[in-house]
Amino acid sequence: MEPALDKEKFFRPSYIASVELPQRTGPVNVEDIKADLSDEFSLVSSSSDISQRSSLESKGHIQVCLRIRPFTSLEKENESQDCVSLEDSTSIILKPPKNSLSRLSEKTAGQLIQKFTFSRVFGPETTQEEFFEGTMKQPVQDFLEGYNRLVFTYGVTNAGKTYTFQGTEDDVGILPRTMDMLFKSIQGKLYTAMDLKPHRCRDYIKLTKDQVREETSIKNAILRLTKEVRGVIMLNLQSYF
Ligand SMILES: Nc1ncnc2c1ncn2[C@@H]1O[C@H](COP(=O)(O)OP(=O)(O)OP(=O)(O)O)[C@@H](O)[C@H]1O
Repeated sequence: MEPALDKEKFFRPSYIASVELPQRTGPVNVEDIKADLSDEFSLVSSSSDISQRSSLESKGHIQVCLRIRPFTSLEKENESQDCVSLEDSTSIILKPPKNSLSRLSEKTAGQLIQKFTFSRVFGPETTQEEFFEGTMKQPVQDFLEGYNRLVFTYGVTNAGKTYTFQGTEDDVGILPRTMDMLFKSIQGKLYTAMDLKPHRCRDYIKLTKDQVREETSIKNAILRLTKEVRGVIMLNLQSYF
């Protein structure tokens, strides 16, 4: 049986390798850099023909989602104030706390009200499942099709990063849900023969029968050696008592 490596399907695009660096002709101002980068990114998308299958391509290379957590019981007891209000599914309004308003002029207080826009905003009532469906499911699907995806949480202490990533035993977060999706997707597709060997960092080679025998005897020799070494350590430990 041939190894199930379909190079085209499992192509992971390398953005760095595929972009030709432009020659620098003189001083560059920030606006030029912005223009250059957007040019390069559109060049990468069209040259690697990945646009139609990737969720991120249609929405931009980076997605920033905001999750607003509910107040904890302690915060409720302390009558914490709600300073964030959801405007729609992509934006929020941030207001200064009420007790700070008395110290501010009307004009300054007005200036402190700010609007922020994200790829998507998830309100305090969002369940772990809804959050996973709305943020992670597509990137995990993309990963299974051979694309690299990076996901991280960012926020001040107590913002809810651990809850979102790890979750609780009763209501798990995006990491266990991702693992579950990955393992379910490989069920029944495992290659059980022991004749593949990692080669360089992300390739592998199929061994001939002789090579399989050679590998097995090397592994057995290493196993014997570790057992002997463990025996020596045990003896040394015993000699201290
Ligand atoms: N979506 C949520 N629903 C209910 N409770 C939440 C939610 N998000 C966070 N919490 C609760 O808020 C508190 C702070 O969350 P968490 O510990 O995840 O914050 P954190 O950002 O990881 O903090 P730190 O950076 O200090 O580790 C915890 O008590 C957690 O259970």
